[in-house]
Amino acid sequence: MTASHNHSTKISQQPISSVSALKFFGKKLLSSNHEHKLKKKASVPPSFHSPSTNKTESPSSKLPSSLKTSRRANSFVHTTNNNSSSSPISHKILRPGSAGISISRGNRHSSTSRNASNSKFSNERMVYNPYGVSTPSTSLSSSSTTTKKDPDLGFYLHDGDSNIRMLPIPIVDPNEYLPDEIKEASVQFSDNFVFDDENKTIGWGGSCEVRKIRSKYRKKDVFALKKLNMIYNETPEKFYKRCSKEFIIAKHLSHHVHITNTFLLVKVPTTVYITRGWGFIMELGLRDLFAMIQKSGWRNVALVEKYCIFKQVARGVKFCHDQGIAHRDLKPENVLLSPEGVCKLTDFGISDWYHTDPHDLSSPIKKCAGMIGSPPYAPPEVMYYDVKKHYGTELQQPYDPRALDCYGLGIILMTLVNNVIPFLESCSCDTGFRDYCDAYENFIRLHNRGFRDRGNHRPGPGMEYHLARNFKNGHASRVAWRLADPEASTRYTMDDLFEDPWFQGIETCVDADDEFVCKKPIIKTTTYENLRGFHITTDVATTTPTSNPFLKTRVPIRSMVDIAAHPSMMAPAPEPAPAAAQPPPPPARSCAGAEVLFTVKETPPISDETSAVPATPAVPATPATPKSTPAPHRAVVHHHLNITSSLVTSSSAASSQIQAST
Ligand SMILES: Nc1ncnc2c1ncn2[C@@H]1O[C@H](COP(=O)(O)OP(=O)(O)OP(=O)(O)O)[C@@H](O)[C@H]1O
Repeated sequence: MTASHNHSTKISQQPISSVSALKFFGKKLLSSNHEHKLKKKASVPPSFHSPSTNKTESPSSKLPSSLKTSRRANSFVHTTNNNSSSSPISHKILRPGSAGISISRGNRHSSTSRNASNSKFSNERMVYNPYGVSTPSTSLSSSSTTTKKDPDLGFYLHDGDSNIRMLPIPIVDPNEYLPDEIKEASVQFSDNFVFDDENKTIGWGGSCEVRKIRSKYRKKDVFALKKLNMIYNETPEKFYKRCSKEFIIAKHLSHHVHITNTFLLVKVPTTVYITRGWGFIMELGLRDLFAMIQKSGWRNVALVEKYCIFKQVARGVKFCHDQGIAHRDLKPENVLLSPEGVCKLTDFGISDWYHTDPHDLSSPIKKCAGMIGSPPYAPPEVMYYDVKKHYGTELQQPYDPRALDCYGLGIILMTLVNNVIPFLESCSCDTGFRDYCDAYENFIRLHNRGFRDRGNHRPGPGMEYHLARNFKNGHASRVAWRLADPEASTRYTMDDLFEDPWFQGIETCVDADDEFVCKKPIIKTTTYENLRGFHITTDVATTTPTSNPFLKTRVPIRSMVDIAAHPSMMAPAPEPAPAAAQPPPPPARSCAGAEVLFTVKETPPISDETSAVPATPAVPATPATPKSTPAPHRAVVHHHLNITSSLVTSSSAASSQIQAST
């Protein structure tokens, strides 16, 4: 993608292929200011994350009343300072940045204020560089050691054509970075999974590549491997912390029908197709919402169906917030559709706990500072941190990350209905955004003075407003505009949204209280290294009566004599009861509940040619794993996946773009 794509255009007058900045701008932002404080501290449990700029609720920043600029600036370098100045907000005419820089999908970075006090990386910059060029500041860090003086070996290890930086060996055991309760029995990808024969990339981001994989023991069980890559200037240590934090959050949320399930964090070996590193084993999504919107047939999708999708996404966001987590990068690319058409949030790469004490949901809200998210979906209070926009620092006020999510939801709703993003970025240099702000104020002044009042459910803007007319319903436009209120302090909260009568009335084809049942991967084998470097492969099921051997029974390291004598580790097993006398296994539980990573009882019999490990004894055949979305007696049936046309067949692999409305 080039910067030349990066212009706003009239929606209906431009061919989709020529425009679209939705994908282009739908990137995570990169923080790369010298003042930037990297605030990730990923490998520790939530309680160790320091509070961010722990301000109490402060008035959110006002939009400048004079929003006069020329063309927008196409910049993606953003300050992430923790400026918490309390100086009065000035209304100033802003100068657009100058340099147009194209970025790839993954130019990402979060910048939060949570590490203000304790990050040892506080002065480091984290910049994505698709070419993997090293910088002098890079430090050697293999495994969990960091030696600042030496060059990082990773900079000399590239992945052929793709120039992806490789982690130095040995790859660190993920369990070193995971809290006890989610430590894993098996951390080697190849112990239990194989790549799909097609070996195609089904999606990618700035720091990952997603591939279809299969269970080694039951080939029809497909999953996604999100292979994580180091980003530019990132030390291995930072990589491990960043990825383990994303995993911990994703895993914590993986028990809701509208969240993409993340099962395991594994070590991935180098193969012909992929470089070594870490990866997530995830529920496989069919495609993302962005790919759906790109299809020409999307325009013909009924509004009720679009609203259904919106409500599902909103439920996913509500669930995250209820768990004390803000997603912070909501956009259609981060909503996956399951094979049944259920919308599921994904990509928690810049998500964060938003309470000062993550374990105490009644503790104060932890505000953020800095540029995070993706420009079309990031609210003005976040865009103030974009260094290229040259906003006054007095505008850069700590903001509530939940309001960021609400704004993103509003823009997603507008995008679903209008088939395009409403504007490229919510800053004064974007004419589309300025028009929207003017329209917002006009509507309040002329039509609904109480529009921003809590509990006011009078209809929102109608046909005369460009970004409202396609809703064909003043109540729907109310919800979209209230969520995407440029003013953070009056913006709809998630509570407001769920109390809104129009929102409540949206019929969905998935019930919020649907039992969430997911097909978990079969984990049978674990290979680990003992202190002397031996690789010992063993059968997880025979050694782990519980879900996680680290919790109760550690897998014993066996002597070679013992292995020779009892290769299958079955010898000491207690005398089995007669099969007929055994009670049937308990029904498979969903992923909800107490973090049961591996339910041995769910392990089906090894069925076929792919078996590499002896079957677990005394495990009766289980019924076929239920589909992830039960859909019997549904009052409403939608066919979200049956969207005609095929401008794009794969999700983020697509390079075409959707234009922005102006
Ligand atoms: N479990 C999955 N199943 C199918 N496709 C997936 C899955 N996870 C991710 N993808 C695809 O890969 C894309 C990139 O994934 P993701 O957003 O998690 O990576 P990322 O590096 O965080 O991306 P970015 O930072 O650029 O937003 C998604 O937009 C989606 O299209």
